[in-house]
Amino acid sequence: MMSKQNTIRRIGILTSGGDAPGMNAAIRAVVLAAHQYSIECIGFFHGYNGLINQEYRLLDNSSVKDIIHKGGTILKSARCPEMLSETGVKQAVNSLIKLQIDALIVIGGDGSFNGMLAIEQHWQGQLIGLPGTIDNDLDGTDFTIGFSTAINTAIEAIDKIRDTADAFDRVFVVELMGRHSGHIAFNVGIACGAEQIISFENFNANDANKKVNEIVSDIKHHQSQDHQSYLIVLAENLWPNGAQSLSEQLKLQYSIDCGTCILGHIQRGGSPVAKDRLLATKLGVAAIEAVLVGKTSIMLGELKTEIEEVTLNDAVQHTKIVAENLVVAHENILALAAQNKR
Ligand SMILES: Nc1ncnc2c1ncn2[C@@H]1O[C@H](COP(=O)(O)OP(=O)(O)O)[C@@H](O)[C@H]1O
Ligand SMILES: O=P(O)(O)OC[C@H]1O[C@](O)(COP(=O)(O)O)[C@@H](O)[C@@H]1O
Repeated sequence: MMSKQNTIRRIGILTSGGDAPGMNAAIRAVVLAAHQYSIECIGFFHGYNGLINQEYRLLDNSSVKDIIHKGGTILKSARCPEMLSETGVKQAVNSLIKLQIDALIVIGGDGSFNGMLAIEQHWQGQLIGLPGTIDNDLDGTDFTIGFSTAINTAIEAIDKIRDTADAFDRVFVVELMGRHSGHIAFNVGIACGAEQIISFENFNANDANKKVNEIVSDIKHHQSQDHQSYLIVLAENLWPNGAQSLSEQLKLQYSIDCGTCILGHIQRGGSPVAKDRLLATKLGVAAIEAVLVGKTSIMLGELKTEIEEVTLNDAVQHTKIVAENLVVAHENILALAAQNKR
């Protein structure tokens, strides 16, 4: 493909949807790589809102100094309902045309990529997506930017909960983020040695009563053997009425001393771990390279250490599912633990 190096003068960049640690590292890489090729970089603020309202600033090398280690995003993020209407999309496109943007780079999740697909209907410029979400639910990349930091944060927190749970031989229900998929719940649950992981992959809300009975008998058995703590890791947006409701049921109906911790947005913050900084940097540089060779309507990801591209259509149509071997590993560990108690 012919190089577009001489025709790309200005690119836009924005972060959209739930912020994720490493978004700043990606912005930095895009800006630094763009400047290598004398491409101007415009940063839009607050996700697609900044595009619609033309709230932006020119990003030069000094704007991205000392941000690689910072959580959040210097461009801010947002959910922008206006993009769900054609009027909103056309306003976004008008801004791109008015500001003479040749390519737009969006760092976000599948919703944000749907935003790019809507823009694609009305705009001739190039569109490149980078996977930025703590949920890790995008196909086409082994990991999304932010996931590794989020699970480390959750693991650190749960290890602390384990200490106090141990001290009281207490049961804890810990609710983790990931509103549609259990990448966080499964990875964190296994890494923390949780006695139960309740997630989209192994639980259906219609079976809640059956599950409670199963948990109660397991807790009773567990505690009669060695009087220990018992951690239930629960994916958000799954149990009927949430973690508090499960905890209350165990307390009120079965007299089980049970605490609740909804870890919440702590999982989205903090300095990105090395893995997220490196992934974000590689993808940011690759985004500029993709723009220079005329690529469009793709998401860039990393699969088995290689940078790969998938179409935005594919990225939004296929949700990455939790690796089956993780689910099986957890089941096997539970089975072994049960055998050892006999
Ligand atoms: N179907 C859609 N069409 C156009 N824009 C969309 C669509 N879905 C989401 N978006 C835009 O992307 C933003 C972020 O999407 P959201 O699903 O909240 O987060 P994420 O990108 O992390 O999945 C939305 O607030 C909206 O501005
Ligand atoms: O902060 P908000 O808007 O309540 O969003 C919470 C949601 O955002 C996330 O942290 C990240 O989701 P997205 O990256 O898909 O936006 C989810 O895990 C969580 O359910």
